[in-house]
Parts: sequence; structure tokens; C-alpha cells
Amino acid sequence: MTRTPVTVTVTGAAGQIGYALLFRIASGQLLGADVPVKLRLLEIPQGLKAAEGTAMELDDCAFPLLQGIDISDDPNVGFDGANVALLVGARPRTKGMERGDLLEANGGIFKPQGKAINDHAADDIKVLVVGNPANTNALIAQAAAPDVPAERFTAMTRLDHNRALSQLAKKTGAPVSEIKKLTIWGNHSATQYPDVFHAEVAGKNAAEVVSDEQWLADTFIPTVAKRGAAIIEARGASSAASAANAAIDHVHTWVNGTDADDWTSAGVVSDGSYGVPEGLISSFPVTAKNGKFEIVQGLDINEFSRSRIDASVKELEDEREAVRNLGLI
Ligand SMILES: NC(=O)C1=CN([C@@H]2O[C@H](COP(=O)(O)OP(=O)(O)OC[C@H]3O[C@@H](n4cnc5c(N)ncnc54)[C@H](O)[C@@H]3O)[C@@H](O)[C@H]2O)C=CC1
Ligand SMILES: O=C([O-])CC(=O)C(=O)O
Repeated sequence: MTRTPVTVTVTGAAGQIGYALLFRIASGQLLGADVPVKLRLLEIPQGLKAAEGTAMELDDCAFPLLQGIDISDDPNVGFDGANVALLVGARPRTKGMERGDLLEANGGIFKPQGKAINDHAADDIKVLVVGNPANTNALIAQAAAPDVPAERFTAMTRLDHNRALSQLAKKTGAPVSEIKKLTIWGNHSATQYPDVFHAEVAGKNAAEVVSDEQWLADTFIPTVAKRGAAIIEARGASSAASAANAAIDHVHTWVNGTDADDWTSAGVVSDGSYGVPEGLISSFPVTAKNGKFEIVQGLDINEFSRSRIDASVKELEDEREAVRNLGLI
């Protein structure tokens, strides 16, 4: 193997998503079956021992592509030379915590991590934020990394996208592979808007195939938007394998591109498209080419969609205002 290894940093490596993610990265599913990887696991001190255990298991898999594992609790070490950073570790909301407290606690994680990425990551660094609230955590990290192009910071809405694909496939009876051009707009939260108006089912307009606005409003949208809570209710723990799978999909698409007849969804820095204020990290329909996401332009937004996009974007603006008032950006 002659290719230079790609360094992938995973934060929250000892958590449940980390455990579902690391083995897939090491096996080549993140970047490709011919791309050697070096893993850097970043944890807090209490998580280091468990991360070491995971590293032992990674060793025991004898993955041919895995060229080394480093473990650290220091972001300056953990992001050193990173080409890809998956920011999974975050402070979960605990009892009695207000949204402002949650944003502040996560600011204490994502601001120093953004600075460490700014100072130590490789020039081609690509960042995916998974830890919630993902969009605003990504904004905090991005603001702390002025030397890194803003577009390299993204937030994960691919799980929402995949959930929407699956729900639409069930409703229409079409296989997932026949569904194209779905979009998740806005925040990775209950206000997100899964949009089928430009989607296609086996080449036909999805909204026309479904032809049931009530199902869209009362079943499809809430099922997708509240799926995370439904998984927690059923499993007693939040989505882990499906979240790891979506993180793999997001980065794989970013690096390897989208198909010519399709797009995907990702939280990316707004350039003002579709009335989303510039600088917010909001989910959009995106294509990927040559290692860059681009927002799909020129879609007609009907009234049904407009009010839902605006509501989710308003929530993102409120979050931005809150972290600005806390001095986090
Ligand atoms: N964007 C999305 O679609 C989804 C996001 N999530 C979010 O992903 C995050 C992780 O979820 P799980 O793995 O299930 O949680 P978990 O609690 O099992 O693991 C989190 C890990 O992060 C570590 N950690 C905390 N602070 C850290 C820091 N400053 N640096 C490095 N590591 C740190 C913890 O020690 C822990 O091992 C949560 O915020 C969750 O809400 C989960 C599912 C989907
Ligand atoms: O709600 C959570 O904590 C997990 C999450 O983001 C999801 O499953 O979409």
C-alpha cells in the first residue's frame, strides 16, 4: 500500500456512537477500501480507560488499513495533523438543565476544540459535528477556527435524511435506492423540515406519488423529526449504530461525491441561499464534488415548505443569539 494514511480524529471515542463508528472507519468504510487510516481518539480523562479498551479491540481486528491509534484527553494532541474530525463527544442535557445551560456547557467543549483544530489540524481538515445541539456546536467550533475555511465545518443531518428516505420508501413501496433528491432543511432538532416536494420516487415527483398532504403534515414530518426521541423511548438509549452509519455516509459523500442524479442533506454554512441568514449552519440540499459540498440552487419553495423552513431557521437564529450573548462566538 503506497497511499499516505489519512488521519481521522474521533471525539467521544468511548461513547456508544464511538463504539459503532471506529470499527467501520478502520475497515475502510469511511474513506474507501484502498485508503489507509490513522485514528486519534479524543476523550475526557474519565473516558480514557474505556477508549483504551476499544483501541485494544481495534488491534484485535487486525484491519489491514489501520496504521495506528493514538489516544489523548488533550485537544491539541487529538487534532494534531487531523484530515477528518468527527466531533461526537458532547455534554448531554441532564435534569433541570435549561437550553442556555446546555449551549454553555457545550461551548466549553466546542470552542477549545475549534481552536485546537485551527492551530493543529492539517490544511485540508474536514469537520463533521455529531454531538448535540449539532448545528450550533458546529457554529461555535467554526467561529473559534478563523484560519480554517468556514465551509469545512459541517453538522450532521444525514441521519434525518436517511430516516426520511426509509419512511418514504415504506409509504410508497419503492426501494430506498429508487428515492432521490430528498431534503432536510434547518436544524437537527424537532423543528427540522423533511421536504419531499423535489424528491423523486422511481423518477416521478414524490409529493405527487404520495398525493396526501395530510400524511406529510401529520405523519411523515413528525415521524422523521421525532425519530430520535422514539428510539430513546424504545431502546432506552439514543440512536448509536444509525448515527454512526450516517456519519460514515456524510463523510464518504463529502470526500467521494454525490451521484449526478441525486443530492443529499448536510448542515453547512449558509451563503444566504433560500433566505437562510448568512453564516448559520443549517441543513440544505447539497451535492458534493471534488471534496466540496455545494448548496443546490434554484429550487422553488412552496408555501407549505416556506413556513416550515422559516420556523427551523428561526430556532437556529435564536441559538446563535444565545451563544453570542454567552460570548461563545
Ligand atoms: N446529529 C445527530 O444526528 C445525532 C447526534 N447525537 C449526539 O451525539 C452525541 C454522542 O452520543 P453518544 O455516543 O450516544 O453519547 P455517549 O454519552 O455514549 O458518549 C459521549 C462520549 O463523549 C465523551 N466526551 C464528553 N465530553 C468530551 C470532550 N470534551 N472531549 C472528548 N470526549 C468527550 C464522553 O466521555 C462519552 O464517552 C450526543 O450529543 C448525542 O445527542 C446522537 C445521535 C444522532
Ligand atoms: O435526540 C438525541 O439525543 C439523539 C439524536 O440527535 C437523534 O437520534 O436524532
